[in-house]
Amino acid sequence: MSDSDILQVNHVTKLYPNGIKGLDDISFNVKRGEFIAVVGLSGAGKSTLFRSINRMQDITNGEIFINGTDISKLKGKELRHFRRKIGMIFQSFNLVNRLTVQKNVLSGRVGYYPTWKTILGLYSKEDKEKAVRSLDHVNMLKKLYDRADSLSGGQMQRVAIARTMMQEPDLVLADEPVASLDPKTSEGVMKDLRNLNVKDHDTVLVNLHSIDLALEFADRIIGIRDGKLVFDKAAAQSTPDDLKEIYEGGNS
Ligand SMILES: Nc1ncnc2c1ncn2[C@@H]1O[C@H](COP(=O)(O)OP(=O)(O)OP(=O)(O)O)[C@@H](O)[C@H]1O
Repeated sequence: MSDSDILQVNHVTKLYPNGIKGLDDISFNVKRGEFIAVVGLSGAGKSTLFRSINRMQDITNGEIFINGTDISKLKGKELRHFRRKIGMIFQSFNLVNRLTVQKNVLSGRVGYYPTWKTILGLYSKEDKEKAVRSLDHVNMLKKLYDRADSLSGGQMQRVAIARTMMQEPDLVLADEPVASLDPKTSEGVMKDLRNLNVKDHDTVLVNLHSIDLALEFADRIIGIRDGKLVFDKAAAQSTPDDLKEIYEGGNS
């Protein structure tokens, strides 16, 4: 692992209790600041990969290092500290509907406060200012005091991106962030995600169904089929034809 690597996935296998291999001896490294699209058919193992990287589930074999730390060894407080540095963005946005945009964005800081303070909404002035800046970044400042459930899908995802910025994450995992959005809105959300990477220098891994979006926005494309890594190339050197190998059977 070189100093510039933030993530190292080393011969990782995930065997589910029903005998299905969600991941099958998968290895790759990610450099700090990279924007990587992970693509593959439904059931290929993309979500399993993300759940393994953020320790939502344990792997069966192999190792995952983040910033040089073997994450399988983390427990209790160390695990909580690790999690607050992993930004998660979901297809379903995961905002709290009845709360304002401001409160949703501030909740990105919960890992940095004792629980009682977050329940009472006692966030620092610095964090409130940071929330304003984060919302400004994604062009959502005008909605600061609106309820989350009054927003469109694209606006909700922008707020989720602003919430992730609040975490000052080492690594952002975006799991199908545009799957429920129309093509035009998807482009806008992908631009905001890319900005997170360019302006904040965050490392971003994004699961995508759309090859076009992967080619347009990612630095590098990783393809998974049947839990195995079948493609790993710079986007600039990949063509739609190349990417067929991710979707068509092979002998592997
Ligand atoms: N909790 C589980 N128990 C058993 N099998 C599972 C579990 N989660 C996923 N799998 C299986 O592991 C394989 C990989 O699933 P995964 O959800 O990681 O794929 P995916 O590429 O994210 O698919 P999608 O694009 O549909 O979300 C699939 O065969 C799936 O059925």
